[in-house]
Amino acid sequence: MPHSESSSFADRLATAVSRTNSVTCVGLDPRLEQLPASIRQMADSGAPDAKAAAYSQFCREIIDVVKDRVPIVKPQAAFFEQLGPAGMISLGEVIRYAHQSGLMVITDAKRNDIGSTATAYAQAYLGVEDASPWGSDSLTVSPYLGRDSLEPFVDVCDQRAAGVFVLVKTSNPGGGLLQDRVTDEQTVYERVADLVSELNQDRIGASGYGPVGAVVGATYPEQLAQMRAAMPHSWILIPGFGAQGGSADDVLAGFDPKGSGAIVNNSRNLIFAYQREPFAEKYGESRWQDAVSDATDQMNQVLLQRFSR
Ligand SMILES: O=C(O)c1cc(=O)[nH]c(=O)n1[C@@H]1O[C@H](COP(=O)(O)O)[C@@H](O)[C@H]1O
Repeated sequence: MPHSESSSFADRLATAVSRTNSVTCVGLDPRLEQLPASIRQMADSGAPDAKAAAYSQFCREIIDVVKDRVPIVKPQAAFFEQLGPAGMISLGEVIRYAHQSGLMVITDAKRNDIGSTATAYAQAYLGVEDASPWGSDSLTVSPYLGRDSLEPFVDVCDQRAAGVFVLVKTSNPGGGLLQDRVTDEQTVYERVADLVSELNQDRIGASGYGPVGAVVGATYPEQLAQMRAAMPHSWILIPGFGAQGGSADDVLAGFDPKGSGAIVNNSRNLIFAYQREPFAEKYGESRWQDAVSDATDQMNQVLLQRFSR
């Protein structure tokens, strides 16, 4: 069932952020070798479907822990794809389970292609309930193929009240090789930000935000401030917090003056919190779910302290 205009992706996200009083996005990046032993043993046979069952179980348990603590989760498709067809079934289950648990979902698959193929990707991933087979609220997409490759995604966002996050300034150290290149007196990432704003025009909802969001890494705080100003109506997905070195101070500039308009992803440091201090000592492997809940609460707290929402 398509959503009504009053529940656009951007507005639903704003509501979910207010309801949970959290801007944390929990990244679901299951890595077999880091799973707690109780779950890892489900995959002892080494068969892909056994590994996929372990991933589903792990992600479901994380969802149970974080569902009232955060607005949104981001399953990383790569880890599921790595297992072949069984992994993709698991990804689908995880997306559905997150929705049933009241969480919004970004599927992180960084898709794109020529326009007609992009339409197929958009139809596959975007749209909750019965609108699409994957049933995701939103998808990460690459801008490399240009405007006509992004438009099909935006069309489907319009039809299904979905959203996209366009890679603008990524968190990895090598991203600048192409993104920081200057041409026509602006960097490539600045040009992509302009494109994001152009595509978002005339689509701004009651929350002040539109369906075309941007990815900007926590590892580039100066550019994050610049990108917040350049795309005032785009939700910004900020990865790179925690394991990649981004701090609460670094992500601050990604938010609007009301402390909204951005969500901060954390994958490894939340879902495998039981492996690092102080959680390792406090909970150990057997209470890994308590480590996830404590680490998520601490991240919420640390970010909340920086805003008065
Ligand atoms: O689109 C993303 O989410 C993304 C973009 C980016 O620039 N950098 C980045 O790390 N990511 C993703 O965000 C997650 C970061 O994971 P952690 O470093 O474990 O928090 C991974 O799933 C990455 O694929």
